[in-house]
Amino acid sequence: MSRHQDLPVILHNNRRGLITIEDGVFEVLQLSSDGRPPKKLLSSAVRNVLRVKLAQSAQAQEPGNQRLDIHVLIAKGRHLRLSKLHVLVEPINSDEARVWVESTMASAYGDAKPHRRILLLVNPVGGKGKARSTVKTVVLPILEAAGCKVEMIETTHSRHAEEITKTMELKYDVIAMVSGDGLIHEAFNGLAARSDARAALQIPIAAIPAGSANSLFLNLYGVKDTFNVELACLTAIKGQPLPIDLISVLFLPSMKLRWAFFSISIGLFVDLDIGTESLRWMGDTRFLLGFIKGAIINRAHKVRLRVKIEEDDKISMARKVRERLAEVTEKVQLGGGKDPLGRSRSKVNKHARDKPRDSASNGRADSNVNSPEATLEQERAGLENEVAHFNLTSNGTQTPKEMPKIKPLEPDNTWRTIESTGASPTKPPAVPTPTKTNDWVDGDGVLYASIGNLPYMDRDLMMWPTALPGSGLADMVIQNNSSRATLLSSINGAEKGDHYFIDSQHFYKISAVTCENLDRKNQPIFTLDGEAYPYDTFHAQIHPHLGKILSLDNHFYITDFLKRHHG
Ligand SMILES: Nc1ncnc2c1ncn2[C@@H]1O[C@H](COP(=O)(O)OP(=O)(O)OP(=O)(O)O)[C@@H](O)[C@H]1O
Repeated sequence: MSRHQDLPVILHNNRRGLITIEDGVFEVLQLSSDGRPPKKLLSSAVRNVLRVKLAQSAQAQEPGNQRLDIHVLIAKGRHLRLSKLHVLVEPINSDEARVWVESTMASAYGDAKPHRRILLLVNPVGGKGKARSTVKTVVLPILEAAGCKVEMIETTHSRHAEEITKTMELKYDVIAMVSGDGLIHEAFNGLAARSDARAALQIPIAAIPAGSANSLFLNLYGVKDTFNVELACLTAIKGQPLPIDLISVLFLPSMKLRWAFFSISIGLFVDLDIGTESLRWMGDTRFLLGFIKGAIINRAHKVRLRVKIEEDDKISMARKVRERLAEVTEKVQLGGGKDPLGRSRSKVNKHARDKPRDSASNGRADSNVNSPEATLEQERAGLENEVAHFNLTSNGTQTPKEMPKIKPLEPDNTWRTIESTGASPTKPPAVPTPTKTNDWVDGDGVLYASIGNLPYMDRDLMMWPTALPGSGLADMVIQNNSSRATLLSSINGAEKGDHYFIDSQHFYKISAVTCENLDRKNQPIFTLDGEAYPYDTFHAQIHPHLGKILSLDNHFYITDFLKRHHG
């Protein structure tokens, strides 16, 4: 089938126009009567088309022109701007217009259902406290322009989002959160605590960044788009569900169960996050200040960890992930143009554009990714499917049919014990040579330990550079106590994951861990997804594909760290 669809229209200035869709690009052209080439009035990736709709008209009685409404997001720099256009369709073209509207919506939405029913939860106090105005000026106008049915609730207190998701009717296509990671954490906990948790967790969560770190959104679209609210809205409107691993955290002896969707931290990173709450006005810069303060205090943490390590050679971990990614990318032959907004075109598309048009056919684009006629979106979809299954583990990534039964873990002697008694750092500064071994030295103190299943913690820190979302394993980093100079120097390049190769940072791929707090008085809290919890003994386990989030690309952001070839 051809990808090409034209519709003759009359423009707002009464000039003749043509709306074309070709190779994933939607354009409005003004035609000239003197043989000059058409003038391009609007151009956008077809994925950014929110809605095309013929206005109701009593055409039988009133044989006039019919109005066609076009709502589209237009790329402006990194951002998308909502544009609403009205043109007229002459009666002679009205049958064609009806077919065109249908096929344009099909091209614009692919497998996604248009006019989604969205539960919109808004945290007015997250991040710099701008969620309310963002909703009014950006989020609602875009969602409404796409014809979504939105039910909005502003959270009034901590855990409000959890209460809502725990008791709501399962009637929504999407739960969208205008917040940081805190509300997302609450939503997963609310859904997972229900008696129908398995069904509830099928409703995908969409992040609309209005918090401080916005880690989930950052990990989907990268540093430059961390605060791209319009891109987030587009994701809520037509993103596809992407499975995400959840981590069960069972507290002992209370047997209370919580869930994390991306991180568990003990030690310095707790002080960094929770200790800087009063600096929310700074946005995510507060985390950097918190780290510097923590490095200067340099207090060793008292803890006993028992870790089920699946891989312990960090050099090999990095090599494997990179090689696997290179293999996947090569196979799909992306050919450039990796922009999530479709803001650039690939050479492969140029080839397709040069082919003669087939205006007789109006259907959806060909689905053959390897065909030279494949559109940019299709090429991306090809990569997406591969990367979505980009997985190096033997754990398997089957979506579970039932909720796992969470019981206390029983570590055996294959698990690694890491015990830190809190001795103050006595080591000389680490020699900056590439490490050959990642082995934990018994007797070393722990400054912090963080478990994560997505690479970025915040924009300044790619904490777990080799994390593979959806792989059924999490990455654990443990920093042993080192000199202040070593700690402070680890900030350099941390946004690119450069710290990964520092000797004093130990990285493991793990499937489970138990953690015993050896100093509850002085270490009262730890964090799950950046949210503070009383720091009791806990047992944590990774569960593949238990939750769902929305993503336009059907995979998480592929960082430069992963793209770098291993020498
Ligand atoms: N109306 C409210 N008043 C006080 N706290 C609230 C309210 N609504 C939600 N909260 C709490 O605000 C906290 C922070 O939320 P959120 O994650 O949205 O922002 P953030 O912490 O700045 O961002 P990030 O988690 O990305 O760093 C959460 O613990 C949430 O429970």
